[in-house]
Amino acid sequence: KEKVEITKEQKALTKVIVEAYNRHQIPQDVAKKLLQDQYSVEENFLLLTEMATSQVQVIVEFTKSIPGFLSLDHEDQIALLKGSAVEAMFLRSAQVFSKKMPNGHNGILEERIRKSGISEEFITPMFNFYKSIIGLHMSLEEQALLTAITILTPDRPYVKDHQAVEKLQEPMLDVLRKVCVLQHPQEPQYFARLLGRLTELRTLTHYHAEMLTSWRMNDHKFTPLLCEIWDVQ
Ligand SMILES: O=C(NC1CCCCC1)[C@H](C1CCCCC1)n1c(-c2ccc(-n3cccn3)nc2)nc2cc(F)c(F)cc21
Repeated sequence: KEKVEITKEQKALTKVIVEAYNRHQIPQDVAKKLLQDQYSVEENFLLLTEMATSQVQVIVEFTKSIPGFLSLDHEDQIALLKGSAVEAMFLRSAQVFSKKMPNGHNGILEERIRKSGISEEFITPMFNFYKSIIGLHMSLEEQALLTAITILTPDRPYVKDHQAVEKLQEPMLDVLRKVCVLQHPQEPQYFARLLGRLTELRTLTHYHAEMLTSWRMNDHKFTPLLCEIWDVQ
């Protein structure tokens, strides 16, 4: 039986990442908003663009707290943020969806999202991903580390110094592997399943631009920041 030991450095790294992850919560709770009222497709689209815009800013602050990130080449920093923004948004949406709520609220939330204006064909893959995240029962450490690992993906488009990004991502992968073994001792394959979700996340991201332009309304407006980050308009 392999004795898994988290070193002092790895504990410190996890603490920094979890604190940064907690610090950068979405300002107002979007789930609560969606449960409060039913919105029109236009209002929902506006809510999505507002939430996504604020989340991009939140992700930038979170990423700046990742040790070593700010020492990367500046253009690579932008390439990593641009390349992971949509994945980080869907990952965060899945984590919001996986939060246990009072009886029936999860059902109402799912209903509101299904009717929000997203076109039918994307609803199933999106909820399949959300439900696969729920099934993992991720701890806060795993969520924070997985988000950092997603951002520090070396093979994003336009990243020049792959090596430098790998050097930052590897220690995260090492500590996440150990955290998974310690927190899910009965599931030796848990770490592999967790990383497998990132593959499913990439396919969801593949639909992203189409999901936006097919939102059931005309004249989709985006904030300037989203035009930068999302390949739209
Ligand atoms: O606000 C949301 N997500 C934010 C984004 C930032 C970080 C926090 C969450 C939306 C929301 C905007 C209003 C209508 C209804 C959906 N949301 C989404 C979602 C739905 C579709 C899309 N996209 C469609 C095309 C491209 N993306 N993105 C996110 N999933 C959600 C799951 C929740 F539990 C949930 F509560 C909301 C969720």
